Amino acid sequence: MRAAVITFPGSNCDRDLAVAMEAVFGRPVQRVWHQQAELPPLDVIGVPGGFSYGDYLRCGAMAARSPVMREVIRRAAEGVAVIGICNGFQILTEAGLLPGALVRNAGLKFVCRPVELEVATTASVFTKGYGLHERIVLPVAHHDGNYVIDTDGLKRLQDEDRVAFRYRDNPNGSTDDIAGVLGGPKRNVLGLMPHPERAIEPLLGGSDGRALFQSLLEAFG
Ligand SMILES: NC(=O)CC[C@H](N)C(=O)O
Repeated sequence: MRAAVITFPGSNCDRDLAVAMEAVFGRPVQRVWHQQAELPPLDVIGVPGGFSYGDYLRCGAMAARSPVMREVIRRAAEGVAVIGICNGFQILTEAGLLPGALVRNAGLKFVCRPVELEVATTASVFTKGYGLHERIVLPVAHHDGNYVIDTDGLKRLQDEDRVAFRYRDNPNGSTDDIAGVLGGPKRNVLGLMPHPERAIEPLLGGSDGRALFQSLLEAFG
């Protein structure tokens, strides 16, 4: 297992993500500054949460133009697993790696609490360790988590079984209760607003995020 986590100016979940990956993968995780234009051989790339560039312009818009993202886009096209969490999800949509966009929460408030999710597909390297329709609890912490997509795009996601997670009690107004979506040529790109890296052991308040990292470990060894 060769994994890296990227840090942008304003990332604040990068260390959490690296710590979670290291705990489950049992291997050191490379830390990559966003100005790095090339990456070593990798199986998994983590695009972490936070407030890259202060969320100015639009969340993730400037980070999506960082030098490292050209390389992330290339690797995603080759089938490397790319996971974007929260601000990372916003960055992946802004980079065109995932369809749709994350806009201001319907309630116009920052939402920070555990939410119940349903695993909507197990057909991916990220979700195969869960049961189909399994209910899990992960924390969310965002003000721009409202997933929007046009009707044709939504139909494509549904027809291609690319909704990864749905909210049970939608906290932000997301279309079709979508909390996470899959993309990439091999369903190898995942973006999700909830934070699996903040739920990998009971001491953190829950361990339902662990199976996601475990799934990756089983896929890449
Ligand atoms: N925790 C995060 O990654 C926050 C994401 C984003 N900056 C928002 O508030 O919508």
